[in-house]
Amino acid sequence: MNHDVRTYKVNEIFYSLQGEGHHAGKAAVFVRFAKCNLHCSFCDTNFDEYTEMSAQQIIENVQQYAPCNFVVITGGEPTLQVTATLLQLFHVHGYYVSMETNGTHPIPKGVDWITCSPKKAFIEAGDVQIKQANEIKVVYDGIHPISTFGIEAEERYVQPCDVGDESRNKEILQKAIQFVKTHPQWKLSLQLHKLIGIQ
Ligand SMILES: C[S@@+](CC[C@H](N)C(=O)[O-])C[C@H]1O[C@@H](n2cnc3c(N)ncnc32)[C@H](O)[C@@H]1O
Ligand SMILES: Nc1nc2[nH]cc(C(=O)O)c2c(=O)[nH]1
Ligand code: SF4
Ligand SMILES: [Mg+2]
Repeated sequence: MNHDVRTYKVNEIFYSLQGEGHHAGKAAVFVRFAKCNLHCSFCDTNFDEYTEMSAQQIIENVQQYAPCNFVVITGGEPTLQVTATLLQLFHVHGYYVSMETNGTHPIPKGVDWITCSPKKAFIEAGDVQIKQANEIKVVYDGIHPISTFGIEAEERYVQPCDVGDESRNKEILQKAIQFVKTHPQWKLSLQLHKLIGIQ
């Protein structure tokens, strides 16, 4: 029995395919935590609503999607809430845990794959907390220069920003393709889930 008595503000738990970055195309159970410390103008996620859930309730909800053992912890900003205790519970039940984070807070012990998507506004304030990730995924608006913000990562992705306008998105995509062609150590990350119409 799990002895983590705290509750977590969970926005949604859903079963889909990872649409972005290194694990794109992989079946994944997403656990989206509410709240965020940033307010990116382009954010494509409404993370305000939530249900208070215990660690045990989270794991039982995730287990309904067995045999998938790949969990993507996201948000909002998950590092505001996720604890090593919760991550340990995932591991005890055989899960591989990937985390999507904006890099502004330390990553709790136990994340198997860290995807850091740094945000210019916050980094400029010099508040970035993490120095290393497995992959860095920079959202590109076609205007601001693309940078790793000093974060070390095995893999670098540029992800075209979805600005909600088809023709602008097409322009941004072309610029992202051009960037990858001139910076071949970067790869292109598309939001596959939006292209194929899944959550
Ligand atoms: C909703 S965020 C949640 C996790 C964390 N707060 C972060 O920003 O990495 C998940 C991913 O979606 C990306 N994202 C958010 N809005 C986007 C948009 N309009 N177009 C492309 N990527 C977007 C983020 O950069 C991040 O990589
Ligand atoms: N399919 C799918 N893949 C994703 N990869 C990162 C997501 C996120 O919102 O963190 C996400 C998402 O919202 N849906
Ligand atoms: S940090 Fe992530 S969740 Fe927060 S507003 Fe920016 S993109 Fe959205
Ligand atoms: Mg998303």
